[in-house]
Amino acid sequence: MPKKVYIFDTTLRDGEQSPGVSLNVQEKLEIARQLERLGVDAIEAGFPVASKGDFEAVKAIAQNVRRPVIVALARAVKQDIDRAWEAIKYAARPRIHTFIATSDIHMKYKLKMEPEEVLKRAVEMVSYAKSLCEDVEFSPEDGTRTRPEFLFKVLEAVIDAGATVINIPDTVGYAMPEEFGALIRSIRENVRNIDKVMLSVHCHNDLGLAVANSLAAIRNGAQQVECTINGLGERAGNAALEEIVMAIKTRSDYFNYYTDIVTEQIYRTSTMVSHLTGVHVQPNKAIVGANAFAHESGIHQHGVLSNRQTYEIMTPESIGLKQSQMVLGKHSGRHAFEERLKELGFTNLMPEEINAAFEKFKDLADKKKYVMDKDIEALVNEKVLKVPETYELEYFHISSGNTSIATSTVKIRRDNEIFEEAACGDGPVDATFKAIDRAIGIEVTLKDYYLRAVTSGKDALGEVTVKIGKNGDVYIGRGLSTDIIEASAKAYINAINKMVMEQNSKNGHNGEEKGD
Ligand SMILES: CC(=O)SCCNC(=O)CCNC(=O)[C@H](O)C(C)(C)COP(=O)(O)OP(=O)(O)OC[C@H]1O[C@@H](n2cnc3c(N)ncnc32)[C@H](O)[C@@H]1OP(=O)(O)O
Ligand SMILES: CC(C)C(=O)C(=O)O
Ligand SMILES: [Mg+2]
Repeated sequence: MPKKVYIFDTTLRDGEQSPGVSLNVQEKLEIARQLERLGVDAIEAGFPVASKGDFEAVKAIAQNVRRPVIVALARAVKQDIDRAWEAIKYAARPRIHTFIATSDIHMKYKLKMEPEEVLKRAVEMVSYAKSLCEDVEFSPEDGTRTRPEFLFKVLEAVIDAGATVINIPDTVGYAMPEEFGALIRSIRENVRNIDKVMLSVHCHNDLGLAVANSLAAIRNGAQQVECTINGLGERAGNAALEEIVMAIKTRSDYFNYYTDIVTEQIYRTSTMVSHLTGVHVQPNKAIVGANAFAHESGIHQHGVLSNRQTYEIMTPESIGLKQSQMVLGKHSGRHAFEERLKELGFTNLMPEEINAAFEKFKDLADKKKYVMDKDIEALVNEKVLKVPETYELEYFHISSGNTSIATSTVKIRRDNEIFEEAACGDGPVDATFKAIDRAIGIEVTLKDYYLRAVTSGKDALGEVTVKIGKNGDVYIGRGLSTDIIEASAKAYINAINKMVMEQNSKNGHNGEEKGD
């Protein structure tokens, strides 16, 4: 039978110890309500002696969030414990969590106490907390750097004094997974009455091992893990709740454990915590990062389109995301591109049209980080509504500035002929249009010019629409590029090509403008 792992969330206590994070009462209450929806077993709501605000937040959570155990932290100091109890006594299931450091370095330099004094204080304060609250958790701070014999002695004594939960912190993220697993096993084997209490772990991520250490501990007898949303916490943070939970769920074949977490609430909780704390989630963060369910490369996209399990070991729906994302970029392939065309409603394109659009897409993706749906629509529409390219822009160069006259040089191809001209103008667009007029040997009137960004961002595609007039007729041209001068030149030449096409069909010949 799979065994339950209890999830103790300390986002509102250790998570709030992240530099720069400070949550007010309302924000803490909002997160606590979401943690309840997420299904955590315990919420460490704060450190009531730390400030009046934290006291009020813990009290409000104790009064309003009824299902999980509500925990308040206290040093092994009577005043801290009184304050903690004062805040959580309203809870349906209150717990006092008291701690004191047991490693030689912490006892000597920080507490300035002898080990025997620390032992005595731990016992006294657990007894005192027990006199107020039935459920008392004790943590030997810096447990992983504590001499094992002393650790066992302290743990036995606090269990005798009434502790109900023994939590082993890897306070400075020093442990290695096998080593930490062995420590938990040795506690199970050497501490009298350890089986009468819940054994918990609390891992920090200084070496990036908080989740690995927590999982190793579970496999060696830990029943509760302390963790935070998005891995928030002191320094490099704590073990990330979402990673532990999804590892246990995804690899149930390996762990044979389960949690009561409603995993579909993970994403919502992560975004709420990120929003309220102001700590952004890195895009490549496991489970909740923006890229965790996004595929950009063609080989992966092809695999996922055929069967999601080729590249997805868990479903986006399982963490509350609607669907995985196919990001179209320079590594994407034809399968994903064609699929996106279908989604965008381009269901009846000819193979040549798809090919042409795919080539354009690859060119664009070389210039642009993300190719948006609107970019694709614009590319396809440009191709589908294509006119014969009598004249093609080969090259352009502009020189422009706020203190100099804009000049533009263009090179234009018509079949095997190349026409190159330069012109000055009132700004780079005007100079470029004049240079094109000269190169093609045509005179048209620019009637309208319109520029818009097709997509957002600094590297957005610019779409230029121009109207040119000749002999009372008007021709509209469009051009697209991440460079607005290039988009302008393309739009202008596109309009000229339409004019040439119409004149040719009127005259019934293959008319040539240049040199006519
Ligand atoms: C590993 C962890 O995450 S532990 C939790 C860390 N979180 C925090 O510290 C956040 C909240 N802390 C605070 O608001 C303050 O530090 C307070 C209110 C707890 C104490 O503030 P101050 O009285 O100004 O003391 P200060 O923080 O400067 O120093 C800590 C004192 O507590 C003592 N102390 C530290 N841990 C413990 C402990 N577990 N049990 C008993 N005493 C302790 C230190 O030896 C030091 O004592 P001293 O003042 O006699 O030298
Ligand atoms: C208070 C304790 C459990 C702690 O946060 C730590 O040791 O990291
Ligand atoms: Mg901690």
